[in-house]
Amino acid sequence: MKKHTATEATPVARLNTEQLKDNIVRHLHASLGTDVNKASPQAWWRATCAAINEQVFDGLRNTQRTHYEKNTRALHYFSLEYLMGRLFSNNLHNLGLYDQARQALGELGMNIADLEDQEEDMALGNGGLGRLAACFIDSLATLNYPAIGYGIHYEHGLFKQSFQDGRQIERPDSWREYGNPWEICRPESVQEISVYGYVETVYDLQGRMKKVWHPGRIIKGVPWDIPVVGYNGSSVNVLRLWESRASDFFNWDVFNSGGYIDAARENIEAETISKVLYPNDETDAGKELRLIQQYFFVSCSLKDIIRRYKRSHGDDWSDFAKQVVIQLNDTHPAVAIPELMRILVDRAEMQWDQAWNLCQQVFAYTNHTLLPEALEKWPVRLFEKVLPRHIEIIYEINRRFLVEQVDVLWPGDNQKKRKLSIIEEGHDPMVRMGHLSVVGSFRVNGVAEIHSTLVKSDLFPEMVALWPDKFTNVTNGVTPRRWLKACNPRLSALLDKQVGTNWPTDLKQLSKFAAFADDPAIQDAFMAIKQQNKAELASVVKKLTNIDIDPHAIFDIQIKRLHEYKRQHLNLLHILALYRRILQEPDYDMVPRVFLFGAKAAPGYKLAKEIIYAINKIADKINHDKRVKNRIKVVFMPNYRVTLAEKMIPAADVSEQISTAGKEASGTGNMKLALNGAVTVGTLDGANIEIAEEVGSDNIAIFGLTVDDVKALQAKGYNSSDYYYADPEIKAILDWLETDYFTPGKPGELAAIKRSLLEGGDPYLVLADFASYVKAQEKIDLWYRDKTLWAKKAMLNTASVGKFTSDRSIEDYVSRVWQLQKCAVNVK
Ligand SMILES: NC(=O)[C@H]1O[C@H](CO)[C@@H](O)[C@H](O)[C@H]1O
Repeated sequence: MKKHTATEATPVARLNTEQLKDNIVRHLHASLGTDVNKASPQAWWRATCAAINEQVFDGLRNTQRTHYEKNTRALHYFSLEYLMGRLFSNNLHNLGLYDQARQALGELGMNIADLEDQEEDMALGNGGLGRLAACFIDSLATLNYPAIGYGIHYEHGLFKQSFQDGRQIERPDSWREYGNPWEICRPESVQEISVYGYVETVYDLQGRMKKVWHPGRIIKGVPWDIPVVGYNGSSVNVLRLWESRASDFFNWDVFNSGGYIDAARENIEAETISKVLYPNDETDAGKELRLIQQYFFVSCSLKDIIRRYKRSHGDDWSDFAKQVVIQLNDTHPAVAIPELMRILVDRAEMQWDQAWNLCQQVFAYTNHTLLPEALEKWPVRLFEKVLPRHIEIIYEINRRFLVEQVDVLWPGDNQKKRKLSIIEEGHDPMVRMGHLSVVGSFRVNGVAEIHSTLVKSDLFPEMVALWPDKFTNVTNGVTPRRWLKACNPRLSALLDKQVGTNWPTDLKQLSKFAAFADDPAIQDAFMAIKQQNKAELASVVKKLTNIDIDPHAIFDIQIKRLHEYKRQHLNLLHILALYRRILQEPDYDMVPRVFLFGAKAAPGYKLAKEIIYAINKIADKINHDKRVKNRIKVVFMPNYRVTLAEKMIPAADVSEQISTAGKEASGTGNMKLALNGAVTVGTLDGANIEIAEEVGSDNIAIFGLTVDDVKALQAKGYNSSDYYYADPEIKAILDWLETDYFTPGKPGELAAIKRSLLEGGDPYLVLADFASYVKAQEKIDLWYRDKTLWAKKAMLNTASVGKFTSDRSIEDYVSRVWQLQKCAVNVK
């Protein structure tokens, strides 16, 4: 019997198909009270989830017991977003039960794909930042690191998107309307948090000053645990999400005095906190409810961590920083810093210096953007209203920072103080959450090499001067379990054959696939898989949009949130240029190409919604224009989300990563698409630079201004009209947008884009990069004509991006930030 090493988990006995069949039928009967011959697909799905959960809960129990027995140091990931997608197939793959389940269900007359479609996406995030959190907790469990993800149990996730006459329509996302089989309520760990009220200064018998916060409202935090199943039967960690409720459900006194509405009001207001995810990506909401959301989940989470710590340490805080490390996923949870100070100083009566020292050993902060509008700042007056004690603590943190740090390095330099102060002075003073996060953390990282460099050089240069070792980089990654193994089974099977089966947990193994890049048989197998995936996507496109697309055309995909800096409108201008060339030269020679878009715009982001409208209107015109002869098709997939990404990414030939250099901190879609054999058209921005380093300049089409070029052009003074007047193609296509060609009878309906690029000054340099973008696309067209050349490039992308597994990111965080020990789970 093979003896298992300390870091290697004792493998869990895998169920076989027969046992799984029995368990599913047993749950149909016992958990759902129905029968095989009348059960709905929804019932089959829930019964199968229940059967899977037996394994999941075993792992959870063993993991939690092992961590408790070994008193492990653990990572606590604080994130306002977790873009999880569906868990059914993910949990089956990670438990190594997918094939058994497909077999078992097949023998019971059910198609596993139909059951997968019963599940709503758990879309508790906006985009990259939320999805990164989901990939990270998958890797933490797979690598056997003790970790807990903390967040909010939103009743409504990111809105559902549909199109009406080409315009985005938002509808609420009631993802758990009929209950979510992957969550467990933990009433035994309910927490209560305070908001509003006032602070009283009192003196104790020894004359020591104490601060007493008299809250205006108490909110209850109810935790829901979602088990996070590691791959290969390793750890099962927890994602703990907090739901808000009124502390005491019903105020009978108010009710009996006839104030029914008032009695219920408390409850309704309390529930609004975890009601809905703010749908803004990269913009600071600045709303009171958003601040309360941030405080609610960090306060519940800190109290939960301290409750667990005290179980084995009582009031001895000396091991707290050894046991606990907290990663702040952007500034959204930064209020955790003054909250821990409040708990240590006001509740545990710790001396300020000791408490501050502890804080700075516990918190680490990840920055995800340089966009000024995304850097959170809260009005001091809002803090005074919602968190009166915390603003006092922030003032004290700031006072000591300016005196003990800033004034030491820059004595008497008030300008430096104004720039570095956590408080931004002015008629409406603001709390700079980025500054607070840096001052209160022992480590600060960006999410790609170029981004981390810009965080140091452009965002926090003085902070770097104060704490040079505090700043580091951890390039993002994606979990290969969801983004290759589960979403692209055909390619996974080929890779298993060519490079062995360890690549899901050792993605660097993919580099062995490069050896086959010139092998005609493997090239054919690889491209045949791509073709099958494209045919499959074509039927999804037909079902969702009723547009027919040819799987033999180039599938050119741009999937990400709609934002000007991601430049979906640059992609659209290229499409217009091609369309115009075809109209001018009916025999214009190009490889047929299908341009596929997937993107949600924040409901309040007007220009983003105009870009969606323009893409849809232009798509409609081109797709129905016989003169195009199917050389171009444009498709905007509605309701882009994780599950749709899993269907689109395996079918991609071309990956559009065309942001203005210096704006996309990293990107992660770029990694997923390259991993699935797409060739990137991209700028030297974010992780595109590292992808280019890994795949080699022959296997990527880089174009456009670099970060330094952008800075130089802006310093010199960028005038977009120069490009408009200098390039007749640009002029023609922009002028086209002012006509009613794409919006018959409604001239100028699409002019908002032209206005933003001319009068609006084209802040993201779309026109400056247009010509080189078109060149890069011509290169793609040329490459694709040579099937063996293309197959080689596509295969080398898959083979060369092993670096971008989130397992590598996690190991980087462990060595540069968290100092965690792997903990093999003992199975009992
Ligand atoms: N809001 C985001 O998605 C941000 O975080 C992601 C994860 O770090 C980054 O990849 C992305 O470039 C950035 O804009």
